[in-house]
Amino acid sequence: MRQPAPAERGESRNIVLIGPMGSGKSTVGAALARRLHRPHVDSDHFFVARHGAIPAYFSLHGEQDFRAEEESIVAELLDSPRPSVISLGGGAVLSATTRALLREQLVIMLDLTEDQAALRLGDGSTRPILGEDPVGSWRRIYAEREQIYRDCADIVMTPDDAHIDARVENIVRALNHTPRRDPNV
Ligand SMILES: Nc1ncnc2c1ncn2[C@@H]1O[C@H](COP(=O)(O)OP(=O)(O)O)[C@@H](O)[C@H]1O
Ligand SMILES: O=C(O)C1=C[C@@H](OP(=O)(O)O)[C@@H](O)[C@H](O)C1
Ligand SMILES: [Mg+2]
Repeated sequence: MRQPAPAERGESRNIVLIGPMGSGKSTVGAALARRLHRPHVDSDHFFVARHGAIPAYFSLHGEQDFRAEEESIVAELLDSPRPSVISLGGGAVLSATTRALLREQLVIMLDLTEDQAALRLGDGSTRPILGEDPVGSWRRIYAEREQIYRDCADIVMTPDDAHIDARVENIVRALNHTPRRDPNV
């Protein structure tokens, strides 16, 4: 087994992945957790385990109820007993409560280009917020949220062509260049 990455040493905060839909929060998050020997949790997976599929929930209850439930799931997950890698849904940062909690975490924004989004989102059917025009909606939502992601992030991973494992190594390198937080502060 590989030794824990140096990024792991002395970092007791959760590593939280935020960013636009398709940026790899779920996929890269799982691989990063394996790399760092940390547990991985994904707020959308918790949501689905509790409430069933997200598109069906949106149809029945609407986005507002989804956001309220998402906010409470994220709070539970951030209160994890062990430092974990936590992948959030792309809209989780819309909650001011969540943004306040993120100040205590090590937050990484994963970014991607519109071309990458077009390739990765497919017909958009698993993400009800994208509606009938997935790429057009993605572009509009990206513009609305980009600054929020940047304001929440300790590290911004700019778009690149790295596939999942290479993206993980790029994140580990970025973590190694990020100062540990002084535990006395
Ligand atoms: N760095 C990457 N290179 C290639 N494909 C990727 C990369 N990151 C994610 N993907 C693919 O893009 C799709 C969306 O990724 P996902 O992890 O669900 O994103 P998010 O959770 O941010 O919406 C998945 O099919 C995933 O395999
Ligand atoms: O950006 C959003 O508003 C959403 C993103 C999705 O997660 P991913 O960002 O993991 O695709 C999921 O939470 C839901 O469909 C809403
Ligand atoms: Mg996801």
